[in-house]
Amino acid sequence: MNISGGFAADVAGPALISVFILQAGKVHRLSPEERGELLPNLRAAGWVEVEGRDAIYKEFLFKDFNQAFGFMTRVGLQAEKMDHHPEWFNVYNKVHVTLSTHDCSGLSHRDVTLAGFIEQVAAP
Ligand SMILES: C[C@H](O)[C@H](O)[C@H]1CNC2=NC(N)=NC(=O)C2=N1
Repeated sequence: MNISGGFAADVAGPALISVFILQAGKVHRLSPEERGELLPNLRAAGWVEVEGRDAIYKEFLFKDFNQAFGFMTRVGLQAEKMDHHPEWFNVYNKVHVTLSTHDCSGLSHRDVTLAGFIEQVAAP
């Protein structure tokens, strides 16, 4: 062990440790590897990639406004807890949802997490 921080610093080196510290708590755009792993599940659930923007989009259709607004209420409360808000559009029984992370100008794990929650709420 040395003054620069113990086992991990000895093995990985101070430069790598700095990178971890910089990324801790900071949201990053999904890497190509992460996209390859995560996007197929979202596509299978009906989400599409927005053209000209790093975001995902899905349209939901409900029986009536009550169902649509109930969905928006549940998603909205969860989004507020996550401090991660959807861009959305509602008329009567239609809700169009766009997810993207403004803090990193693109898709992040937060969008994938919120999309997963939305799927649970929308499931019949
Ligand atoms: C200050 C506040 O934490 C940020 O503006 C939050 C709020 N909600 C957000 N929602 C979304 N979708 N992306 C963000 O980057 C984001 N950032």
